[in-house]
Amino acid sequence: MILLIKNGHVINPATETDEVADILAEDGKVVKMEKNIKAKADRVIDAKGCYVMPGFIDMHVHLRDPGQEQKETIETGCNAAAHGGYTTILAMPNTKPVVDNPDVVKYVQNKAKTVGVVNVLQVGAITKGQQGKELADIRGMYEAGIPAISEDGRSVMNSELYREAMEIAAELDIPVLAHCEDINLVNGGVMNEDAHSKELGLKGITNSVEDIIVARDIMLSRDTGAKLHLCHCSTRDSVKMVQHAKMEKTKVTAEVCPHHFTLTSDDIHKIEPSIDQEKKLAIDADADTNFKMNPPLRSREDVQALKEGLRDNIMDVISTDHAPHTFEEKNTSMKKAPFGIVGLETAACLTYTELVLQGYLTPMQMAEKMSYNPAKIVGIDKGDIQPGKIADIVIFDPEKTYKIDKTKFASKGRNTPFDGREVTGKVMATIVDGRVVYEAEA
Ligand SMILES: NC(=O)N[C@@H](CC(=O)O)C(=O)O
Ligand SMILES: [Zn+2]
Ligand SMILES: [Zn+2]
Repeated sequence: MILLIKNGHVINPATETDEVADILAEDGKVVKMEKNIKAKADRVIDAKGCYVMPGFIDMHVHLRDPGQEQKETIETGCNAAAHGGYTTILAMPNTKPVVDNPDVVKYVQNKAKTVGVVNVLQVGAITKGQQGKELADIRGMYEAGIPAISEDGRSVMNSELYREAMEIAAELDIPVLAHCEDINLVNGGVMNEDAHSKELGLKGITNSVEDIIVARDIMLSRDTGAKLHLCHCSTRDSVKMVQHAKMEKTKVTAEVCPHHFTLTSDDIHKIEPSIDQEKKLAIDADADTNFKMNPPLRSREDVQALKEGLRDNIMDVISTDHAPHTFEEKNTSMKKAPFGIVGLETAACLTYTELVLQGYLTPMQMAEKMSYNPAKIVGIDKGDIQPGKIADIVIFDPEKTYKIDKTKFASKGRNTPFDGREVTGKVMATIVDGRVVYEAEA
């Protein structure tokens, strides 16, 4: 299979390429990148006016398989990834059962291979069943191919046990993807603790719920030498602590999710209880549960700090924390609904609209944070398009303006706060191993 991408504006951080060029891919690899390539190809794509970037790599996805296929399957999740411009995704282990042994790792790997759309790297849990009591078979899962360990969904509250896991991660040279949340301090909170939570009569989640564990994890990374990657950072103090830790040469990296740099808790509005006529369901809702995620939407000051942290390269990665849930689960109340929103199909346009067009990021930084940096952190030979490298590529049109339409999602999850939002920037094609796995309608 020979693929020729013509006239695209290539943005490749690894080589600092920022120019119009053609790309020729053969048998899954890039073989040539230069102007005016004349070659016979099975497939020619005209990318005029589009950015051609290394395929996006999402360090934070919930595929829900095994056990919760009503929310998402490996197939629908991988298709959602392809729609979003992603060529590789890391799947979090908080499934049912939890991915805490090599057999479950292999189950996901095999299924993803059968689906054959994007690369799926299954992350291993830190403790058995994510119970926080005893360590999972980290070495066994490493042999099976996990790129990282994570207890995402909760924090390992026992610092000594966590330290042991970090020592193993340091020895295996794999990063620890840290969900930072002091479980006791959350105390049933469902949204940011502020004037809005008071007005809605809902229990709040303070910034310190995150900050305390971010501080602890940085200290433990320093003590053990483990690579620490902070998931879904939401507070201004997280940014400050990451900055400080980097100055001290601690091996810490950090990610921010689009919802945390796009929305604030001001966007959570009171809604009156009603009946869904179509589904004949009572909605006892107090606010739109599509605005409920963990960590919660924070204040304007926090959002500003996250944007500046991304701009100043303190924050390394933009990940989605794609967390699909069913309509029935979300069609409840802020108290009852599960935390989480889908993100794979809205991340690129939100990043472009909110950060690139607003002057926080250059297109080069967008490619760094959505592809090149994740590849470096995970330690995979991806996120780089140049001769000899795997042809994982995204073609992104920075001119297209449209409204996000959740009914068009490939994901089973429709739980997004961004439905109907006007955005600029559209994924036009996603290429994995030189194969076109997604193409937008013209
Ligand atoms: N982020 C969320 O709100 N939810 C995630 C768990 C997590 O990422 O912590 C989920 O699995 O649903
Ligand atoms: Zn988490
Ligand atoms: Zn998550």
